[in-house]
Formats: sequence, structure tokens, C-alpha cells
Amino acid sequence: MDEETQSPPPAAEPAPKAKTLGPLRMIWREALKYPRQLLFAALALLTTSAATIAIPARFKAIIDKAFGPGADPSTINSSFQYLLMIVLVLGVGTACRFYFVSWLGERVVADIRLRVQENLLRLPPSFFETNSPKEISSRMTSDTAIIEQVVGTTVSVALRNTITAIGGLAYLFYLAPKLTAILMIGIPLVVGPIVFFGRRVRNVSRSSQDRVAGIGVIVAEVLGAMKIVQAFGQEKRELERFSERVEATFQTALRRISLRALMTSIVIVLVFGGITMLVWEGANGVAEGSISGGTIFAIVITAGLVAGALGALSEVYGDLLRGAGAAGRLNELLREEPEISAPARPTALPVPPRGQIAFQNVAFRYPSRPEVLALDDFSLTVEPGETVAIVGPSGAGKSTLFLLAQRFYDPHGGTIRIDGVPLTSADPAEIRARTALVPQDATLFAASARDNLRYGNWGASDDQIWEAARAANAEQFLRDLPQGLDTFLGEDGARLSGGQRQRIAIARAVLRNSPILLLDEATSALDAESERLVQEALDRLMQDRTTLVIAHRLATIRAADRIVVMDAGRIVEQGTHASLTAADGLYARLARLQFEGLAA
Ligand SMILES: Nc1ncnc2c1ncn2[C@@H]1O[C@H](COP(=O)(O)OP(=O)(O)OP(=O)(O)O)[C@@H](O)[C@H]1O
Repeated sequence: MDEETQSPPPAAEPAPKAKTLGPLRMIWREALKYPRQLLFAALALLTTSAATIAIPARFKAIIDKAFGPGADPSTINSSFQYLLMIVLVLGVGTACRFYFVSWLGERVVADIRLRVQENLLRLPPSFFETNSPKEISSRMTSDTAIIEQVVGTTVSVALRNTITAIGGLAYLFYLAPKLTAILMIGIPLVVGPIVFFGRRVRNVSRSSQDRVAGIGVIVAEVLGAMKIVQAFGQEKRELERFSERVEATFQTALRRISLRALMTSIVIVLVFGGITMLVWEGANGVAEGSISGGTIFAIVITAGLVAGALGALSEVYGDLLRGAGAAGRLNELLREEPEISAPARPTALPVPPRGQIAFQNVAFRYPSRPEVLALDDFSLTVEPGETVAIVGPSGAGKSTLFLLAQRFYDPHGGTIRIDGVPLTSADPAEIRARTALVPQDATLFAASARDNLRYGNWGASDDQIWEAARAANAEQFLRDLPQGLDTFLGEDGARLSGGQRQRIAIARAVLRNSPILLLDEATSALDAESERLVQEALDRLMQDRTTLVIAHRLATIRAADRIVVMDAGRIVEQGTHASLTAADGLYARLARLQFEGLAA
């Protein structure tokens, strides 16, 4: 019925509580974008609080005027009609409050999710090195769920109960100032212990659940290793270990049960004892004629409402702090600025593109590993249409070269130019349009084969897609998919082999049609037929394009115009396969290790 009875969504990794409520300002700013809904929610909030307090007031009138001998029937009817109207207002008002407050909660969360994702999409790879995708996605789901809970429920509970408590107390003072003064002392005495014990019981319940979960872990472990347990004759030990856990769980449960039993008696004694004292005091007043029966009734109900409101308020502060914690973490993601952005007035790359890429005395360290020079005084010019194979041991800096060529990082020294324009003066989007990356392992999105192929060129027609597929030697297996281009790929989609995935990546690059190709050959071995199909596709793709290829295949290396051998971020040798083999340096050694089997 009421919004606070919704159970909170499960949080993968709950945000820590904030120290202050300050970060909630961000949520407020988001909510302010919807003034109409805010106004309706506030009106509904006020109306329902007023109606809640109007109910005991109405009962007072009914008891004083419509009960007892000699009551006027018309008063009876009008009193109850009035009460029904209040009930109707309360019902409709509560529904409106629930609707608008929940609407705001969901809308604010939707907006925050969109804005966070929009910002994440601008951030460079360095950000994702220090912030794990798992952690970010937990912020996007569980932290936003907490915020939804805060806006859609907690704030509403807080406001409503504050209004009810203040309104209720004002009404009580109006009814019976002296009695209310006594109540002001009595209510905390009743609410305080209930809240205190309620918290203790909840904590113990939580550790009780943890212990039960611990039992599950042991059972799963032992069942999974049953053969080992029995083979090593460890049945007795495992039973003892299990028995310790079971007994510990029982002891925790016992604490919970005792606390709960104690709490039940305290609640009953305090609540009903309090009511009894109140009515007792009131009955004396009625006997003296200083107070009416209806007033006593109204006081009891209103005092109950106020006590309930105070109890609820004591609960929400922690939730608000947790919401502030979540808001703070999301705000960090929102405020994160990309280090690399387009200059205010970017230099346009020449049209038509020539496809030259030049590294000049480039020095670069990764921000997370400043002690290592990933590229060290690196100079290399790749002329339009040229194919340069990059070879080198692991960690030589080959992948770093590609990252810099696409301007995911800026070098610390030296310059990188595409068609003569320094990358730092160009728009990153334009740079990336000029460079097509074929990674080692093609990422397949959970989408149709068509969308996966035209990922870098959404305007491509089916004819163009098929043409690219043909060039990438991917046509045959794409035609064989159950629904052709409509077949769903990705995690739950059709399974593609390693070679097929590579050819998808090649087709994607064909459609992207960039003048410069950054090709990271897969190291994983393919069977001979697959290898041939991929190699043919690559040969076609490299035709008429400038290609920088991290080469692992002998065929690619032989076809390259030039081989650049890297080690520790520097170029150590350059030449052709024949000249480098003859020089008997690092290349010759690598070739012996890496390519001999292939060559044979
Ligand atoms: N994201 C990163 N953060 C910090 N250091 C990195 C990062 N990526 C690479 N490095 C370091 O930079 C140097 C060059 O790495 P790079 O990945 O360019 O080598 P590589 O030649 O491509 O190696 P491999 O063939 O194993 O992929 C290495 O010392 C590596 O440890």
C-alpha cells in the first residue's frame, strides 16, 4: 500500500555512507529539472499529512457529538460523511504522492545513468585502467538504485513524517497543553528503546544470515571436492568443521531470538502501558469534567501517529547518508574530465587524405607506470600506401604505438603527425576516422551480424556490407548463418570461430575505409585453411592503404615493405626479412624462436 513497504533493491556492493548529506544536492539539482512533478509531489505530501491528522480530529467530533444519548442524527450523518471524505482525500492523495514521488525517483535515476554513460564514453583508456569496469557498472546499477530509493521513498518518508510529527504535536498542544507536555517526555521514552532494540535485532539478524551463507559455502566446497575428501579420509574432519559452523549459527540465532523476545515484551509494555496511563489520566479529567471523551480518543490516536512518525524519522537518516554516499560516487564519474579533448580550434586534416603517419622523437610513459619509458625517442615515418611490420619481444611498446597513433594518450616528448598535422592540434574524432584498428580479438557486440559489421559505418548498405564481407573472406560463413545478416552475434548469439571473428574485424575495417590501417595480428594459432582465408583478406585490406602491422605471421612480414624491430620502446633494427636475417640481430633471434615452425 505505502511506498516504504517496497523492499530495497539488492545492492551488488553498497556505497559507503557519506559523512554529510551534502552530496544529495546533486540529486536535488536533477529533481529541480522537473518543477511540475515536484510541485504535485509536494502538494500531495502536504494533503496526505493534513488528512492523516484530520482523522483523529474527526473522531473527536464524532465521539463528542454523535455518540451518547440525545445525539442529533443529522450530526451523526454529517460527521461520518465528513470522515469518509477525509478517507477519500487520504486515499487519492497517497496514490498521487506515491506516483509523483516514485516518478521523480525513477526519472532522476534515468537522467543520472544517461549522463554518467555519456561522460564515460568520452574518457580515455587510462581512466579505465584505474577504475575497473566492474566497479563502474556497480555504480551504475546499485548506486543508482540507492538513489532511486532515496528520492522515491526515503525523502518522501522523511518529509511526510516530519510534517506529521509537527502537525500532530501542534494539534496535541491545541487539544490538551498539559497532557501534551507530559507526552513530550513520554514519547521518547517509548520510541527510544523500540528504535534501539530494533536496530540491535536487525544487526543480529544480518550476522545470522551471514552465518547461514557461510554454511552454504562449506557445503558447496565439500560437495565439490567429495572425491578428494573421501580419498584422503577427511570425512570426520569435514564433519567437525561443519559442526562448528552450524553451532555458531545456532548461537547467533539464539541471540537474535532472545533479543526479539525481550523487544516484544518491551514494546507491548511500553506502548500499551503508555496508552493505559494516558487514558487513565484522561479518565480522571473526564470525571472532573475538564476534558471530553472525544478529546482523549483524539489524543491517543494522534500521540500514536506522532510516535510512529518519530520512529520512522530515526530510521531515515542512515538511509539518507547512504544515498549521499551513492550520489558522491556517481558525481565523481560525472565530473571526470577526459585528459584528451579537441582543441578549441582544431586543425583540419587535409582532404583527400594521403595516409602518411609520422612519429618524431616520441617519448611516452603510462601514467600508471611513470618509471618505465614505454616509447623512447621513437621516430618512424610510414609513407602513404606503405606496409610496415612492427616486430619485437613482449613489452617492446608495439601496442603503445597504436594507442598513440589514435590519440588515446598524448606523448610526453616529440610529435606524431597524420598527413603533416600534429595529432595534438587535430580533433580526436577526425584522427580516429583516418585510422582503422583491426585488433587481435574482434569484439562482437550483442547485436545482429549486420550491425556488428557496419559498426564503424552505419550508413553502409547491405550491398556494401556483402562486398566488404567478400573482401574479408567472410561471405561464405555469413551466408551460412541461420538468419544471414540478421543473425544475432555476441555473448548469447551465434558462436564464431577465432578465424571468423578476425574476418569480421577485417570486414569492419573495410567498411570503415580509413586510409591508415592499424593491424594487430592475432597470436592465436589458426588452422591452415583459416590462416589462408585471413591472410588473403588482410592482403586485400592492406592494398592501397598505409598499414602499420604488429606482425606475428611470417607471410605478413615477408609482404611488408619494411620491418621495424622494437625493443624497450626503441627501434633497434630496420630492413627487409632477408637483410635482417642476414644481420643476425634481435630479428634473426626472434624469427628463429617464433617463425621457424611456421616457415617449415
Ligand atoms: N596500460 C598500461 N599501463 C602501464 N604500463 C603499461 C600499460 N600498457 C603497457 N604498459 C607497459 O608499457 C610497455 C610497452 O607495452 P606494450 O603493450 O606497448 O608492449 P607490446 O610490445 O605491445 O607487448 P605485447 O607484444 O606483449 O603486447 C611495457 O613495459 C608495458 O609493461
